[in-house]
Amino acid sequence: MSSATAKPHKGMRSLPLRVGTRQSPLALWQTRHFLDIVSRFCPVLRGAKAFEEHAIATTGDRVQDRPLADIGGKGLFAKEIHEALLDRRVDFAVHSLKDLETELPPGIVLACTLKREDARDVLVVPEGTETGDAASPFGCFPAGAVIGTASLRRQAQLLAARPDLQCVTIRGNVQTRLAKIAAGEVAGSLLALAGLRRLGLEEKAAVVLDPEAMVPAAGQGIVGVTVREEDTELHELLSGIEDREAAAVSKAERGLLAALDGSCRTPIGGHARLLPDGTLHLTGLVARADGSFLLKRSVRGAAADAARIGRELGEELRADSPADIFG
Ligand SMILES: NCc1[nH]cc(CCC(=O)O)c1CC(=O)O
Repeated sequence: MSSATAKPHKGMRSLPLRVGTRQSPLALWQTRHFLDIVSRFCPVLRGAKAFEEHAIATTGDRVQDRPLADIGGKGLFAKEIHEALLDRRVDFAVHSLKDLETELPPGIVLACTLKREDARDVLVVPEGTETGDAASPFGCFPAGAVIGTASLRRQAQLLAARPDLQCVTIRGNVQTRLAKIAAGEVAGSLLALAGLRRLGLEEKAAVVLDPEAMVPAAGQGIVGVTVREEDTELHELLSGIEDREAAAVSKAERGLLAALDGSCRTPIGGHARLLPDGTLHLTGLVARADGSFLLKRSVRGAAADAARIGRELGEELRADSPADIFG
């Protein structure tokens, strides 16, 4: 991207701009990656004094012993960051899009999405475990093996394929979870490839799962940046680094999620991609956490209609699911 296309920012507020982020190593990596992109785009924002990082502990970070669904509510990884934004303690905030609720608090908007890292989930197993291939990725586990995951979406899809397996909650940041797997606390776990890759830990992935067989979370692998709605200056600047493909696929996936309007206990998956001819392909999934019900459907349409395609598929899946799924 040429810096000549960046808007001049002579009259802009005083620096540093304060960026809100979670404290995990992955969140900090993503925040620095984003700041690197902005400063390359906007020459005024080069140099050590342009930004100030505000690492904020969120409810999702603090409560480590329970599945997120048991804490209740959505947006557990963003609440305190939204508050900092609305209180003007930070000017903008960097999120993993998949942890960002579809309906943001009044006054906060999603200003841009960055180019997607791989959206797929991977299987991680303790060293020495023989794994199968991508065609039967869970074939390596003996009957009754214990798999650690805190994600009902991953649990539901795993149990639908292998009802004999047991799922237990493992939480914590990526490194914590890898340590628990290495220690043999569980026979295996499922993680986002994006997180591993960003942390330089891709070699921990034993098998990369086909996104049609293990449908990823809406927004997985995409970094999103929020600002105050009234801050049109910053919003405009950030729009300049929007990745158009990420914007289209995230609109489809988040449209799907919004229309499904599941509770935090509803396993939901959404994965969109642009096909070589430019059309958008979206797969949506709704399931019961124990894997006893699983509905998956795919649609195609114009990328310009991404949000509508997502909403319509979400409404369709909802209409065709038993009522208890959304209870
Ligand atoms: N829920 C935690 C979380 N939020 C974002 C990522 C990975 C990075 C991404 O999806 O962009 C992860 C870790 C994981 O699910 O393995």
